[in-house]
Order: sequence, then structure tokens, then C-alpha cells
Amino acid sequence: MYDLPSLDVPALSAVNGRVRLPGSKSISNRVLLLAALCSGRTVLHELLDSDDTRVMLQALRLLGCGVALEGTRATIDGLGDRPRQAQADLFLGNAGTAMRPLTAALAVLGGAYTLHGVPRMHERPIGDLVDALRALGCRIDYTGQAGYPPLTIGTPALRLDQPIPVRGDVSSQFLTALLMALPLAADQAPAGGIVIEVQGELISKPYIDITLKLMARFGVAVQREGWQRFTIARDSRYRSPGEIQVEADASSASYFIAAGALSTGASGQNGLKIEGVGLDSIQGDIRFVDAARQMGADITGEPGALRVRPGRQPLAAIDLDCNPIPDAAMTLAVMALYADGPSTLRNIASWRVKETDRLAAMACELRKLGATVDEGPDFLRIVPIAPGHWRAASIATYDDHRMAMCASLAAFNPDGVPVRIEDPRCVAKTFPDYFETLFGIAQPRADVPVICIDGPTASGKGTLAAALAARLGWHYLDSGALYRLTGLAARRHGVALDAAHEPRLAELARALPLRFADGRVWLGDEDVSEAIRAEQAGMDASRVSALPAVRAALFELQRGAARLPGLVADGRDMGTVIFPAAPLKVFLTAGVQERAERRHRQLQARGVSVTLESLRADLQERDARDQARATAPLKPAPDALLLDNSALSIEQSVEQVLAWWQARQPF
Ligand SMILES: Nc1ncnc2c1ncn2[C@@H]1O[C@H](COP(=O)(O)OP(=O)(O)OP(=O)(O)O)[C@@H](O)[C@H]1O
Ligand SMILES: Nc1ccn([C@@H]2O[C@H](COP(=O)(O)O)[C@@H](O)[C@H]2O)c(=O)n1
Repeated sequence: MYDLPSLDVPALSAVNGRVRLPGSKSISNRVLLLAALCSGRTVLHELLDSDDTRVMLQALRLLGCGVALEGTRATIDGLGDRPRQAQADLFLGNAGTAMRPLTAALAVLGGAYTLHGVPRMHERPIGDLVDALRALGCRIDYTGQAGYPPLTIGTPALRLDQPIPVRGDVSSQFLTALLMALPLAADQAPAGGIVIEVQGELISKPYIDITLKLMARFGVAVQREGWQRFTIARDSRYRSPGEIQVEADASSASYFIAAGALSTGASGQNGLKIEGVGLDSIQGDIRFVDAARQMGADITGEPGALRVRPGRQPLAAIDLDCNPIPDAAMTLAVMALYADGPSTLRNIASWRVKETDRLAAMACELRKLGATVDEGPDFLRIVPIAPGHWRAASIATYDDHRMAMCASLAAFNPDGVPVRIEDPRCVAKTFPDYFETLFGIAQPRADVPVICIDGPTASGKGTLAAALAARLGWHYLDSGALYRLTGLAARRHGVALDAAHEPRLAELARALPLRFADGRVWLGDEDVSEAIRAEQAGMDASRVSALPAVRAALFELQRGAARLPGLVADGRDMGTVIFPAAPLKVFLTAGVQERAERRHRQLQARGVSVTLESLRADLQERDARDQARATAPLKPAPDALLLDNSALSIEQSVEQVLAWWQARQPF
């Protein structure tokens, strides 16, 4: 996950290959609660690991459930045969799928509970659910603003003889919450069962469908008359199905379907396989497929998977009632930017009470990209952006995961402008590795951005480059390590480090069995992290690096390190030979005495004892050889910016280079 203030997504041209999506949020939190409410043990496979499921899991632990997590496999021992904690303080973040159903379940069971969340959760309405629960005898009090969390729950005196009215036109989660909670009181039901009557037109019906299907898996079959009346039989009782496989998230699939539809060029034609969710998904957002097809996407179903290829381009404009797919419809809003005419997304008033007011947020952010957008009370009309009129924009995400994921689709614009995503961490709500996943299958429209840091020994290149990479969320290439590894491999194989053995040394360099894992460097089975940092390894590297065949052997490996979203590379020839077109090149220097002292301190800290004088001599010898060699000598690229950091702290150097980088950005 990118835990950064912002993430710049370079312009993208296509996606291809295959992608496996995390589990559905809607299914994960429903099955977690159902598993908690029944007797026995339930094993959940492919459970989503995200902010919303984490708060649910923690709540279940506090309530007394047995919870064991192993990767995406959760084992839940339900409260049916374990003592339930009669009181608890539950923090539920911004997870509506935890707040609403837990409120209902705990209000029906009774106890002394407090439920609260992040500030936005305290702005998301819950009054209709609370009214319905109070009508059947539950005791619930607001501790903040009436109609909104936080709230406290007491012990109920249930009255189940009358139909329970609940509004269905604000959030379908209210009905879901009641449906999941009321089987807990089935033994007190009248002979005709417990009846729920929906008032107003029920929105987001597919989500109710998921609820009913999952309740059925846990042994409770609800009778449904249309979408207005639901009956829970008196003998209803949750029973563990033993094991449950969570489908991949159909809403998350929408971003990859859109990316596949927007792909251009030969690499996009191969298509993208989206694994974990198929056309037979129980999730309502699978109907996004129909909408995307209507716009021109070429989507085919495979067992447990979807395959998407670009179809019609430009996409066809649509005018659609999006009520059944409120979450995935946000993806359509961004696709509409690429359409052949204005698109209208209707019946999306529920967007206003989601993680943020999504109607206002989407309108505002699409305008930043250059679109004309009409924002109505329950609709958006989006005029596409003509090629040549896309603007590079810094997109606010409102702590809303879907705003961030949707915004990334603007990177497929034909004008090749990048897009900045503010607070990318918000995707943790449902898809923590969303950007890593996207970058893993996306092709950049132009070269991946690279910042080169070249300079003499111990000037601080590695320190600066690693810090820049961390600040930007980019990859980091320590090219010196490759020469050090080659020198070490040569020593391990007993090959002399001289020109006479150049072909053999090049062979070793080309086939280096190297692996970088958890901050360690491996050569075959040997952890060589410390060995390559020895001064001798630096000298050996300097010798082998003077041989043209060795340099040629390592060329492709270094070029291949330029991966999305960007690369910071440090070495001697990053700007002159490996990445001559890099948009920012820095030649980092410091006085020789300063560098020798820094290295001295560095080695002392590692417990290596050497004299300052010998270090200074080694350093000068290495620099002289690096500068004098015929191939790729150490020198600044003609367009490099010089940075003498003799009198700068590490942080000052980092800020200087970031300022140079930012000055080159269009945001
Ligand atoms: N601006 C700075 N001020 C003070 N110390 C620094 C500064 N930059 C780096 N250092 C320190 O200098 C030492 C050498 O830095 P570093 O290893 O990054 O240099 P390098 O140029 O990558 O070296 P090499 O050429 O051997 O790869 C480290 O201990 C680092 O913490
Ligand atoms: N791009 C590069 C990087 C390094 N070298 C040579 O390797 C030696 C070790 O590099 P460090 O950065 O790890 O100290 C260095 O002295 C150079 O001789 C290179 O040639 N090109």
C-alpha cells in the first residue's frame, strides 16, 4: 500500500496479463457476521484483508468470537456456543457494512454496547434502522447527533407480532441489517414468523439479494414477496456451512474492466484476465459488465473469471439508471470521459451518503481533468473530454477508496498527461494493494519516469536515492550492488578480476543468481548483504566495472528496473548511459575529506575498523579509476543538475531533489 501524501500515476496505455482481485467487501463482512452469529466453526477462504474487514474482525473478537486469521483464511468460532461479552466498546472505522448489521444484531441480542467510528461515519445516517429497531422494542440511544452514530445499545423487550417497517430508499444496508439480525429472535416470533415491510422504493436490490443468498448458506431461508415484504420463519436458526469461499470483489473488478476497455495499442489487444469473479457472481455489481458492454467493452466470462479486451473506441455514451450498481457506477462516470458524447448516470442519490458525498466529489474532480459535468440531486451528466483537452490534475479523494481507484483510470487519457492521486492510502478500505496491482499489469504510455543520482564514492547517492524512492513511492536501483555482486561471484568462482578474464566475468554478470528480499541481498543461497558492503567488495566492483563486456552484460538488468510508477537509480552512469532520456539527472558530490569522514563513520557504526587515511586513499583510487575508464566513465550527464551536499543534511538534499522534481511536474 502506498502510505504517501500523494501518488503520481504516469500516463498509461494498456493493461494485459492476469490479475487476481481481493475478496468482496460486501460478502466478507456479511459472512463474518453470519459466522459469528451461528453455532460451530466456519472457515472463510479468500476473505478480504482491508480496513473494513479488520474493524469487523476486531469487533467480533471483542464480542467473544473465536477469530483466527492466516493470510486470507479466517476461522470463526461462533457465539452460538460461546459466551458473548455482555458489554463492549466497538470502533467500526468507516465501515457501513459493519456499523449497520452489528447495530441490529446487538440491539436484538441485548447488552451494553457502544458503537462508533471515524468522523465521517458519524455523518452517515442510521436513523431509519434505529427507528425500525426501536419499533420492535430495541433500546438504542444516540450519544452524538440524533440519527447518526455513535450510539449505545441496551437490553430489548422485543415485540415481534406486528410487521416491522423499514425505509428502503436511503440505504439498503438498513434492510440487510434487520434481515441478518432477526433470525436471532426467531424463537420469540409469532406463528407466522417475523415480517419486515419495506417502506418506499427499495434501492440497491442486488445487495439484498447477496444478503438473502448468504443467509441461506447459513441455514436461514427468508420468504420474499417482491421487494416489499420479507418473512423470517419461527424455526429459523443460523447453522455454519463449515466452509465458505468468498468471491473476488465485483466492484473492484470494475476498475480493471474499465482499464481493459480503455487499453490502446497492440499490447492492449491481448486482453486482461480478471480472476476470482465470474459472470455467475452473486454480487450485484457484476451487472457493471452489462453497462461496460453497452459502452463498448469486449467482456467474456470464463469459469470464476472475466476476460476484457478493448472493443469499441471511443466508448459509446450511455444514459443509465444506476440504482442497482451504485458503487460500480462510479467507474462509469470516469469511463464517460472517454465516450463519444455526453453520458447521464441516473438514480444515484445514495452516492451522497456514502464514504463522502460522491455526487459532489465526482463532479468536482472530473471537472479538474477538463470535463464539463452537470450535478443534479440524483444524477450526473458528463460531457467527455476531447483529445488535446485533458488536464493534468491533482485529484482529491475525500478518504473514499472508490474516488481514488476511479481517478487512476484518468491515466489512460490520450493526451499522455499524468494524474496525481491525493491520499492514495484510502484504498485500504477495500483494496490495499490496488495501485501495486494496477502497476503490475499496466503499460506506460511513454518511458517510466526515472530520476538518476550519479556521483563519486560515498557522496551519499544511495542514501539520497533510497529516500527519494520512499518519498515518491518508486522503485530503487542500487546499480553499484550489481558490480559488487559480480566481483563477489567472481571471487566465489575463483575468477581473477582482470581483462584477461573479461568474457568469463561477463558470463557471471549475465547469470547472477541474485535475489532481493526483505531488505537482504542473496547470491544463490548465500545472504551476501554484509559481504558486498565491505570496502574490498567496493574495490573489486570498481575493477570489474571497468570491463566493457561486464557493463554490457548488466545493461538490460538495469534498464528493466524502470517499472511503474517510477524509478530512482543511483550509480556512476545512470544519466549518461543507462537512462539517457531520464527527466531528472542529479550529479551528487561532496568534498573528498567530507566523503571519507562519512564513510569512516558509516564503517565505524558497523564495527569495521579502518583508518581515515586509508579510506580516503581507497576512495580516491576508486574515483580515479571510475573517471578514467573508457566505457561509461564517471562524469555528469550534460543535462545533469549538480548538487554539492558537503554542507547539506540528508533531509536537505532530499528536499532539494524533490523540489527539482516537483518543478518539472504539470500539477
Ligand atoms: N548529506 C549528507 N550529510 C551527511 N552524511 C551523509 C549525507 N548523505 C549521506 N550521508 C552518509 O554518508 C554515508 C555514505 O552514504 P552512501 O552510502 O549513501 O553513499 P554512496 O554515494 O551511495 O556510496 P557508494 O558510492 O559507496 O555507493 C552514509 O553513512 C550516509 O548516511
Ligand atoms: N553505475 C555504476 C555503479 C557502480 N559502478 C562501479 O561499482 C563500484 C561500486 O559502486 P557503489 O556505488 O556500490 O560504491 C563503483 O566504484 C564503480 O566502480 C559503476 O561502474 N557503475
